Amino acid sequence: MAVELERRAPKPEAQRLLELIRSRRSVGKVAQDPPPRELIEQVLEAAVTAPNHHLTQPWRFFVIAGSARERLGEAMAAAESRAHPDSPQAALDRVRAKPLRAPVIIAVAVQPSDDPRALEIEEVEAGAAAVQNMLLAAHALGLAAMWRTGDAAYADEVKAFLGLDTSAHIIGFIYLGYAAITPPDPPRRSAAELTQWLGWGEKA
Ligand SMILES: Cc1cc2nc3c(=O)[nH]c(=O)nc-3n(C[C@H](O)[C@H](O)[C@H](O)COP(=O)(O)O)c2cc1C
Repeated sequence: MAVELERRAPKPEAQRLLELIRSRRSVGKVAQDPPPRELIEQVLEAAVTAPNHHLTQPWRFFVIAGSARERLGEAMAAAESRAHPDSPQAALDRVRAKPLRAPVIIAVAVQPSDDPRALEIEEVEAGAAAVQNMLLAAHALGLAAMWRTGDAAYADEVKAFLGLDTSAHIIGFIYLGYAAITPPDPPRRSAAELTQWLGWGEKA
């Protein structure tokens, strides 16, 4: 009887968790003071609890702070210059400065497993689940976060900077810091509008 009740009852913390999920926002502007390392570690610990098929744990993380942000910017500018050889210097400078927008960036990569059962799309899906865990953990810990990609995420120069093989996927640069703005709620279609219920309510 006790087990049955426990199985049916929502967890006491459910509403707080749902409220955290609802209130998470991408925050595009953060202060330059770096968050304590313990908080970054907790964000990373949340990442590695994400679901992953065949337990391949395909995610890899790179915490980029201080002058490493400048080196990332150089790699990004090199990629931009190769892709667009006619880019004016000002455009390259803008790309080079992008990583300086936050005190800490966690680059999240997926290195697809060589396990023959593993599908590459599922490896990337697991990586995305890890990123969502990170965004929610950051939000719960009082940090602002922004998942960014752009051309740099797909550039071999940037993979090389991180020591990644070209077979790896950079699935995001998670910019982290303390919020400097309150972003507006983006418009969203409701779940009801996007969901079809098939066979719901039929007798089991
Ligand atoms: C795979 C992925 C890549 C993203 N890349 C960028 C990006 O390069 N620049 C950006 O401003 N936002 C980026 N975002 C964040 C979205 O713009 C943001 O999630 C969306 O506007 C909804 O806002 P919210 O996160 O506050 O709900 C990315 C999100 C995802 C899932």
